[in-house]
Amino acid sequence: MRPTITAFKTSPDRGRGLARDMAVRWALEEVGQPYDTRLVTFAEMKAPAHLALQPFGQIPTYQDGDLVLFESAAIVLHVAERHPGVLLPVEPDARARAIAWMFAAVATMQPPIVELGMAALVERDKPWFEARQPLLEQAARVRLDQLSARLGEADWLDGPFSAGDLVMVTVLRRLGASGVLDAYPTLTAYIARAEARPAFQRAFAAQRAVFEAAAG
Ligand SMILES: N[C@@H](CCC(=O)N[C@@H](CSCc1ccc([N+](=O)[O-])cc1)C(=O)NCC(=O)O)C(=O)O
Repeated sequence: MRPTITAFKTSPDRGRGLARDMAVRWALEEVGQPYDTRLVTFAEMKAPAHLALQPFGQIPTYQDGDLVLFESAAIVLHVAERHPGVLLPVEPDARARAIAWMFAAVATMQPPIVELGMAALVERDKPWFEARQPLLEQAARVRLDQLSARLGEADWLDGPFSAGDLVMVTVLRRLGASGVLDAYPTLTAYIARAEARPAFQRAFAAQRAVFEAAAG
């Protein structure tokens, strides 16, 4: 039985792999788990059938038999646990550290990055936009400085590539169009290393194919 994920029928990211189904697709590709995708419209996400799967009316979800999961990083963790030693080390301490980096990605790095991106998307016409933007950028730069310093010359955050790197890179990629990462060659190279992975490439192509099919 192949798991089924949900993704945008027409993604606002226009095939750039920024929506969070990308993390799930990538994890499934890294462990070699084929999957099916159910595409949903914005309206369908808010309908009872989808809310039963994802109480916040969002994508992605993951279904495998009777198991229904939401929250992309939790799905990545589940996929990693189902395939020991691929996205999470088997050694308990190393595994715990890799999971800590997953939390750091969603709880420490993602908030200022999403805040910056969302403001640019929905607050541009607000009187406070110009004054607030530098504050939001600075909040993101504090974390980017710290992450860049910690990564240093290493390929990945803690030993081999892990689910921590996968989630972290999907968070950092949200900065793509902002230009903020231009000042962070260490992080830019880190993202490029991850994007060069065949599993990333397959996942990216799969979500992009949805956009291209919808674009006609
Ligand atoms: N914490 C949840 C958050 C899920 C989430 O934000 N889902 C978004 C899509 S990924 C977030 C996203 C959206 C758009 C872009 N983009 O670049 O256009 C990037 C990322 C969604 O369903 N939004 C519809 C809604 O809330 O009604 C998770 O990680 O699974």
